[in-house]
Amino acid sequence: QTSNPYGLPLQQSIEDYRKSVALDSNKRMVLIADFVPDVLLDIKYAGKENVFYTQLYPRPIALTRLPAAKALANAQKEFNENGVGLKIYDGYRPYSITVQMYEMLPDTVYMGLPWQGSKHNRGIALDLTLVELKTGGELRMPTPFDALVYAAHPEFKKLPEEVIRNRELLKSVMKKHGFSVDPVEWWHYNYVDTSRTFELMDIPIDLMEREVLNSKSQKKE
Ligand SMILES: C[C@@H](N)C(=O)N[C@H](C)C(=O)O
Ligand SMILES: [Zn+2]
Repeated sequence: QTSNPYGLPLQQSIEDYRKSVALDSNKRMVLIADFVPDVLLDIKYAGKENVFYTQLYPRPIALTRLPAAKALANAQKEFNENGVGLKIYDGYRPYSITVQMYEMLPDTVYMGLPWQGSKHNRGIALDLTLVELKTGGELRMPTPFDALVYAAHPEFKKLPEEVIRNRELLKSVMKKHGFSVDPVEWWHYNYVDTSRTFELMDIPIDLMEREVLNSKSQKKE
């Protein structure tokens, strides 16, 4: 582990990551799509259509820690029983991307703070919404993703009934399966695990994807 200007401990190499996984296999990073059947991916930071008007990832990659992926699979099962499914906007996000985001948009309410790090950097935060199973169309939610407004708060009430119903379905099923909603962003969920600390990581997302794919193919051999 190495430090950054804020003195935060960061995992910056695959070797450091491998060491922590060797000590606790629940820290393994996985592809969300490998665990959550029929999940849709719309990784906003892999293109320019996002709040920063900037492409931050080389391609759409959605990764999270193993227990978060398993919990999300359980949530997906219950959503599917209600005729809806999950669409993922973001998962693991390297620490230096959080720093870059804050430099572009220095907002202390809605942005991950470089001096704290984000749960996305720990691989346990997910940005997501719901889609109709039949059409794949997004359910009406209070705001678009990354709208930095009061209406994005998950308790905001001045909304059409249908929108509240959709948001509350998302909240209740996610909570039941081990996630807590961010206090200011209806789309942001943290996987809650009080038994271990998931380290902050600054490993490029494509490098992490390669690691995940390599360990998958080694398991098959
Ligand atoms: C940038 C936004 N999508 C986000 O994820 N904000 C939270 C607070 C975070 O960075 O952890
Ligand atoms: Zn988020």
